[in-house]
Amino acid sequence: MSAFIRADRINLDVPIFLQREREATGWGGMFLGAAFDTPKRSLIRLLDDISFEIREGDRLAILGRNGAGKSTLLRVLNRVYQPTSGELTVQGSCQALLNMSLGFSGEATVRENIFLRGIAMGLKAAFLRPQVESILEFAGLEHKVNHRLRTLSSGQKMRLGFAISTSVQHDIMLMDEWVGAGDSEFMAKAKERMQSRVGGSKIVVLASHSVGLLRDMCNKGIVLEGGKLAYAGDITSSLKCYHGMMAQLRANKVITIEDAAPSPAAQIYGVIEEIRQGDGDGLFLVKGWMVDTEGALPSGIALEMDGHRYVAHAVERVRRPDVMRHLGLHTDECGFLASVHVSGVLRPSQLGEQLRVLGGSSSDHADAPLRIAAAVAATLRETD
Ligand SMILES: Nc1ncnc2c1ncn2[C@@H]1O[C@H](COP(=O)(O)OP(=O)(O)OP(=O)(O)O)[C@@H](O)[C@H]1O
Repeated sequence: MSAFIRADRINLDVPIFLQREREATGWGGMFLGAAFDTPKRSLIRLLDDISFEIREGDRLAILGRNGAGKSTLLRVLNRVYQPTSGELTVQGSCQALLNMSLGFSGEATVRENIFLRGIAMGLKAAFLRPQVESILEFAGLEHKVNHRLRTLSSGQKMRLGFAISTSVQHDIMLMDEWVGAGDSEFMAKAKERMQSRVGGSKIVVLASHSVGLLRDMCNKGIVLEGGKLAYAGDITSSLKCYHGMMAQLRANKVITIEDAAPSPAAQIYGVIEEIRQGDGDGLFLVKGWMVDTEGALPSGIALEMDGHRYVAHAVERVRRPDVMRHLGLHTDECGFLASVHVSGVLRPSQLGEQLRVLGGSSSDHADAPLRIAAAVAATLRETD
């Protein structure tokens, strides 16, 4: 069965209770106000007329500033909130990494909480029983199995929540901002498991402010503003829209939904995946991919080192169907292999970790810094 999510004109209204502004300054007046002045109930709209569709294979980024409605939308997709109106169809089993303490009870033991949380996630006790040991082992809490949950540290509770939530592979994965309360050893384990779960999911929906993470992981995006859908499209144009909105905010402008459409200036981005020595002194081969936000294919590369600029004398196009699929491009010719001569330098490590690789429409106009992959950065850091 294929997985998909379809939201059709979803609205979400929630009740809020507001207390009248109190004027009393004496303790007697305050006491009476607090005791008899009942709060006024009203409804506010948290999500307003949201429509989008996500199909199998999609990785959707939810973008927007603080309070835009990202977590609320994830909760609606996870059925924590029922939309007030509109129609939501979610086909496929859902795994939500939203609230790590969902279903936990402080008075119950760690073992009991595995069942409580698992059942809150819709898993059966018979399924959970054989999983208990591996969940405890992953969380590093074997020695706490019969302790009450409230005696655990907040990091330990987070580890337990994460271990239970990710113990099963689901079709759809909903994730809020990366939960980072563990120590470095646990975070390394957690990252590995997350990558495997994301890889095994048919659909991933991720709300985050981490642009690099979203760009690397997602192929589609939606931008929310004030609970409304400001933009929906591929990840490139969605990020552009988001950056445009943030720039307006920094300039103290009031954002309207109409303003949120991406600005016409194209931006170039890409990744450097390899830098190796070529045949000849000072010749380097630089491999990677780059695109611009208008979907055009830039073809210029330059290296910048110690204030000097070394322009690529040849840039060969390389087919990259993986990047095309990931970013939803119309062509796969976004990869490149550039030859650059840097006089007096023999090995990549001598280029140094301050090296910047710049992309542009032509090598003479290359001024957009491209991201250097971790493995390449490590090579540049190597000492001879
Ligand atoms: N249960 C609720 N009752 C009243 N208001 C709420 C409720 N839940 C969320 N809100 C409000 O809805 C708005 C959107 O909140 P939400 O948590 O979805 O934002 P967000 O985009 O995830 O923000 P952030 O980037 O800060 O995490 C906020 O103004 C928040 O105060």
